[in-house]
Amino acid sequence: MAIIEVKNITKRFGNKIVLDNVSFNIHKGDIYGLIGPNGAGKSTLINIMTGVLESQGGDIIIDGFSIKENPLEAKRRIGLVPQEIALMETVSAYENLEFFGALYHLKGPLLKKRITEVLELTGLEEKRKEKVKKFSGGMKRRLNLAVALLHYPEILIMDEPTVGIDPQSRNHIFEFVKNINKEKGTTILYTSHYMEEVELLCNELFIMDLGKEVASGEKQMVKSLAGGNSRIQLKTFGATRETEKSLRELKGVKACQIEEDSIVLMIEDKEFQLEVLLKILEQKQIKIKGINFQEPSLEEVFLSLTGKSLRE
Ligand SMILES: Nc1ncnc2c1ncn2[C@@H]1O[C@H](COP(=O)(O)OP(=O)(O)OP(=O)(O)O)[C@@H](O)[C@H]1O
Repeated sequence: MAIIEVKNITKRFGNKIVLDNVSFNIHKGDIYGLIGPNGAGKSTLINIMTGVLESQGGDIIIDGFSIKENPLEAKRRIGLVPQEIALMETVSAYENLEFFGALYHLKGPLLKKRITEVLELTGLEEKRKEKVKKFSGGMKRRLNLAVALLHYPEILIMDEPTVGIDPQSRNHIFEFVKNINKEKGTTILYTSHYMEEVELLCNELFIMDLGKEVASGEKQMVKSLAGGNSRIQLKTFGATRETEKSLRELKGVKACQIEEDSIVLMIEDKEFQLEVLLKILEQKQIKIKGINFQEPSLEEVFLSLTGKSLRE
């Protein structure tokens, strides 16, 4: 069942079209990746989804409630972890949670219980009395996440949650996303321009560029759109520049590189013949110790569909 239905969303700033007829469905329990380079329109779409901005066309239905017609019911189901950290610096983590809890109309023992739970979920129990200004960027992000969880949202929207944080906090956020999804069944919408994160976490995705859909659907299916290219790594010893040159000339080989103890080939699946490669290596008396096929990364998928790299 779709818990979020994005229906034909169009958004213009002045005469610039920032979202052009964007549609997709997120199902209950998904970890859904919304990806695209800077300026693709991800934050604008999230702002429309959370009622901060209005779209000119289309609607977003959250658990059956339209963000246009029934914004309170729609927003009640969402916890947002914004890209910009929104916390009070001069008071403690606990006091921040009390303040934001009150905004969700939580009070008394219930608020206390929720604060204890979200501090535990984000690994900040020991830091609860510390002032936020003393927190690292990663800890601030985790506290931002704790705030978003106070009202037990069914849907958690995370806008670039790992930008500018240390590896430890990043891992913590990854583990947290996986756990809350598995144990509480929370649906997650995760936006990022870091492909490896989306690759690791998400089962479904929507790739966008310049306000438009590039590809969407189940991760493996999206990957298969990369034009049937794969990467082969052969563990060998003794390959030379001359070997590299002759392998490059083989049918279906798009690129070849000799590394210290391996040969790496980018191949076009349809054209490439493994037997021919093996024969050549045998003739050259190059022994193969291992062979490893890898599917294309999402980075390569984006490149093959748009001709552009995702990185700035
Ligand atoms: N308030 C605004 N007025 C005018 N243009 C805007 C406004 N907000 C965003 N834009 C433009 O809309 C486009 C999409 O921006 P948006 O922030 O949604 O992209 P993004 O995919 O979230 O990128 P990033 O990862 O950098 O946040 C950009 O070209 C941006 O300059």
